[in-house]
Amino acid sequence: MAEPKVCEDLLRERRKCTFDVTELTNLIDGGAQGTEERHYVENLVLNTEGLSTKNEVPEEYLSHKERYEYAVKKACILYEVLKEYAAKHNTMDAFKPTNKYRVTFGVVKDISPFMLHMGMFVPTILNQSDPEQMAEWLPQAMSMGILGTYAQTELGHGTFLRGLETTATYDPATEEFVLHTPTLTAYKWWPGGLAHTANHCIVVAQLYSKGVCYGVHPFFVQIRDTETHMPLPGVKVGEIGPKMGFQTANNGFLGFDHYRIPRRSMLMKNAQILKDGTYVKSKNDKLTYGTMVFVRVLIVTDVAYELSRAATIAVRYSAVRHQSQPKPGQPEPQILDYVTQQHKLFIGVATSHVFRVTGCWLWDSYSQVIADVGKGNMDQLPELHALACCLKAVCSRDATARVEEFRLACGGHGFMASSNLPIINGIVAATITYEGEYTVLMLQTARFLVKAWKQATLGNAMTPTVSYLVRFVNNDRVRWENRPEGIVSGFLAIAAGKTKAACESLQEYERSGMDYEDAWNSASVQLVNASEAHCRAILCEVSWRELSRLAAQSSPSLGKVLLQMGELYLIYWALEKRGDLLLYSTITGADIAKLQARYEVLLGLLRPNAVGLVDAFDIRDEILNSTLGAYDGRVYERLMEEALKSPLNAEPVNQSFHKYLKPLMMKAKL
Ligand SMILES: CCCCCCCCCCCCCCCCCCCCCCCC(=O)SCCNC(=O)CCNC(=O)[C@H](O)C(C)(C)COP(=O)(O)OP(=O)(O)OC[C@H]1O[C@@H](n2cnc3c(N)ncnc32)[C@H](O)[C@@H]1OP(=O)(O)O
Ligand SMILES: Cc1cc2nc3c(=O)[nH]c(=O)nc-3n(C[C@H](O)[C@H](O)[C@H](O)COP(=O)(O)OP(=O)(O)OC[C@H]3O[C@@H](n4cnc5c(N)ncnc54)[C@H](O)[C@@H]3O)c2cc1C
Repeated sequence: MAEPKVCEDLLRERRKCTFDVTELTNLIDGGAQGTEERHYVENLVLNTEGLSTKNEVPEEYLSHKERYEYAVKKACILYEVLKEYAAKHNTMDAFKPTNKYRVTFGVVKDISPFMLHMGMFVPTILNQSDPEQMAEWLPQAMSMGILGTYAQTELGHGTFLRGLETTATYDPATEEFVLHTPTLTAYKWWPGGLAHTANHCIVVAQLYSKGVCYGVHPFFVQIRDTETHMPLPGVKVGEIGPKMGFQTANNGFLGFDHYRIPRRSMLMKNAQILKDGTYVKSKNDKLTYGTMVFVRVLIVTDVAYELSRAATIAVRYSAVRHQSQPKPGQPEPQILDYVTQQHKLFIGVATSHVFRVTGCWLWDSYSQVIADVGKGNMDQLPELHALACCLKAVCSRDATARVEEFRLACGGHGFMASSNLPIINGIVAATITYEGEYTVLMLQTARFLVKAWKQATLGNAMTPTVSYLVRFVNNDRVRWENRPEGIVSGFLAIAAGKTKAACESLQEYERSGMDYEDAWNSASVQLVNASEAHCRAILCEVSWRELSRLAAQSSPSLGKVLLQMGELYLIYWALEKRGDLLLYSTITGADIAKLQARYEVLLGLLRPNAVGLVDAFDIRDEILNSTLGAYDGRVYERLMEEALKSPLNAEPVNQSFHKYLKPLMMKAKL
């Protein structure tokens, strides 16, 4: 059968595009070879028997239990296919922030029950086990001979890791640890895949030896029999129930009743317990938190990808949707022609690029620091932690706001499950909370900023990402320049100004008699604001530098568009933060009016390329899963086709009519 035709609106939009869409796709994939590899993986996966979702009932109509079973079945077939491909590649390469493995969304719309296995169980083994442990566990984990997750959060404690209650008490007589859940609040709660998928997990517990508590440490723990999958004696495990999203992630709870595991189950790359119970300290106790830093780094490119999916849906829909009649007698225009609609959409497209390039820069910094840590040099760990915290926090929160804006831009149809925007919304919203909650992570960055400010005022040497503070110690109003570099300087001045203000408040509260912790709490709104400003300055500075670099390497037509997106991001935020700029730079009302005018010009310049820009994300229909965003733009046909799949439409009259509605109506007639 011939493929249905692409709708006229999208054909016209594609003809308007001023740059080579494939060139941008290649740039996003890190080169033409990256695109080729991704296409290869996508074809491999989506052409595999049992993986295509084409003729299946949409997941949303399945019961909670069926949906989980469906996701497990698909994840298993998918793994087999990806294994063959990944076997040819270096293990860590599989974890690089590329779009190759996002093909999973073409198989299960929501989160895979294996996400934590690949996302945290394997990385923790890789980063925290000693060579002998790695040789034993890694091959089993990579081949799915064992199925794992990362069990850290408890019912009563998620953020405050030092407050975790699960205990691992060393017994030198048997050379075992005794894992125990002393209270209801000590139950592990949340880990993905823990409920009915995993048979092993990394358990983070308070280590006790010779009556001394040495704080939280990771342990490799078997929780289910590998043959029968029954929970092992002493283990209580189950599912936590339906959530706002993440329906197929299989989040679980876990408790231990004096459950014994061998001494060598403690991951011993950093700290160790010797046979007699002697504790050998890690070079840095925060290395235990290493997997979280790794995931926080990945989340930045992850949310950039989710934004690109939501953008593709909303922009294509806006090109197809016609509404209202601003000029009497004229046809209804595409909603994409409304400047307010462009304002909703284009910042989201630009933000996806900003987060992707900043995320890649962060990944490179992470790789560098971790290589140094491997050589025993921990000097850059605090800066990496501060950077990963604020970027994870701000990018996840901004991305969620942008996805919601994309949903609103699709009007009523954006509320349909078949648009896929609700599932994307759930996936992105979760990132604000998991792997460190927004405010908590912002306050971690604030700790670093407060120390950095002190160093700056003392005239001491500064680490790279905070060296800008020095420029503002004695002069906090920067001279305004109406160009991208000037905007970046403005954001650096805001960050320095807010850091200074927060530090002064902190000191003021202390001077008023408060102890440091209470003073910190009192100043914490300002401290979070300072972190946000610092992060925004980094996003502006790094993305403008990276997009300019990429523009210089691209064809002139694409280079121009990359710079337009970089500039749009800068101006959007300059306008959002105009009050701060008035405080911390010499910007005037007239400058702000010029910025507003330039913003409107940029929207106009990007308008002809809107569809080309989202086509360049190159997200196949099977991965997009959206009635509103498909490549051919057959929005109304797809909405009707999907509506007809509702089980309620299988019969003209539902039994509830006879059971309830008719009796109700009959009563009214009496
Ligand atoms: C072969 C086949 C293969 C085929 C397939 C291939 C496919 C491959 C696909 C691969 C895809 C990979 C995809 C990956 C995607 C991953 C998705 C994963 C999804 C995850 C889901 C969610 C998981 C979770 O949520 S896990 C739980 C997370 N929990 C948290 O984040 C808790 C947050 N709390 C904390 O981090 C801490 O408690 C904290 C930091 C708030 C406070 O800690 P603490 O109280 O101990 O410290 P403080 O006293 O406040 O500070 C002390 C001091 O330490 C510094 N510090 C703190 N943390 C760190 C750190 N991490 N690193 C360095 N330093 C740290 C802190 O700054 C302080 O320093 P000072 O100098 O004293 O100021
Ligand atoms: C979808 C999803 C998947 C997850 N997967 C996993 C997993 O696989 N493994 C795992 O171990 N965990 C997992 N988690 C748990 C997750 O990591 C925690 O929920 C997260 O770290 C937040 O901790 P919390 O729930 O204790 O929040 P809380 O810390 O209780 O936060 C509640 C509120 O208190 C505020 N607050 C807390 N402490 C402070 C402070 N010091 N200063 C100021 N404000 C504060 C927060 O800002 C927030 O507003 C998952 C969570 C979700 C939602």
